[in-house]
Amino acid sequence: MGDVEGRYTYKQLKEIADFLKETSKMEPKVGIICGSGLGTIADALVDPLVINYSQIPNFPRSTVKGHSGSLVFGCLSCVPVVVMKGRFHFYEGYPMWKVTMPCRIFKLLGCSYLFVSNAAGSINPKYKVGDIIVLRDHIYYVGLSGYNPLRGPNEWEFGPRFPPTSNCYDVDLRKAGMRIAKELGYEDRFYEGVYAALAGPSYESVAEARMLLKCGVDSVGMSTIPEVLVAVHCGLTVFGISIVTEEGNLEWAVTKVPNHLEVLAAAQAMEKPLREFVTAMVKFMGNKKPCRCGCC
Ligand SMILES: O=P(O)(O)O[C@@H]1C[C@H](O)[C@@H](CO)O1
Ligand SMILES: Nc1nc2[nH]cnc2c(=O)[nH]1
Repeated sequence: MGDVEGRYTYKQLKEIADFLKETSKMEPKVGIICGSGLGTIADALVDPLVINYSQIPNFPRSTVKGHSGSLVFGCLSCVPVVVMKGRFHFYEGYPMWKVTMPCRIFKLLGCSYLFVSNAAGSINPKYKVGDIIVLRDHIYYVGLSGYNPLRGPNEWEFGPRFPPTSNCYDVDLRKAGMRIAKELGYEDRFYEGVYAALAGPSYESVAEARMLLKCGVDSVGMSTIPEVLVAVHCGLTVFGISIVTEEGNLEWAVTKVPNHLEVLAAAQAMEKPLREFVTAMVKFMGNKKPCRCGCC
């Protein structure tokens, strides 16, 4: 599969993290990955420091419109964060270890949390453009066909050989997310659901969309799950959302098909609610005790 050779060593990842620590002089608590068109999340940061991917030794480059290609360090609700404006996708030609390396960098920078977002198509007909799905679980079709980012020799510095994935999306954070959405007055557009990742770059066919619906999928995209698996492997606590930017085609007699410019426009239209929501969630993460036993 050619997806294991040339992987970053622990030493190389540490060098990248050390460079970022030295440049930013910050120890972020939350790493945020912006989905397509969602990079404006970084505009909410206080005292932002922008580091372009091209300035970072050994860092991949963004190639997709709507993913500008920089890390932004700063504070949100007085919590130090690092925002990744521009994720890497498998369909760009990157191997999974490159797609997911930023999560290991987040860990080495000192983050406890990963907040991951994506632009997605809805599969569940209940969900409309502008709805936000808090991820409860996922189906990783790309991984089921062998492209798991953890394939290859295990990196014991980061985590175990066989990590469980029954609780990838932290239950306390999911509950907090739904509560915060309500407090902000957005309860009519927030739901919990299951995200599926296909390899892309082609959007799903009608038959594939119908299969996904039968499998219990609510939203579909081309990212996120590999990052989540690597984050869970190295002990980050994960919160994820899909922003519905397209409504899935479940009937063959359709005239409207997905297109990336529409995805970006729909994502941009969500700027205000998303910014408010991310700010409140990060505040919650900043105040949360690092405890997962249910006592707090
Ligand atoms: O990076 P995300 O998953 O948010 O972007 C989605 C998947 C493709 O990159 C693109 C298709 O329009 O949007
Ligand atoms: N697979 C897929 N990815 C998306 N990303 C944004 N919208 C979509 C979509 O409709 N389908």
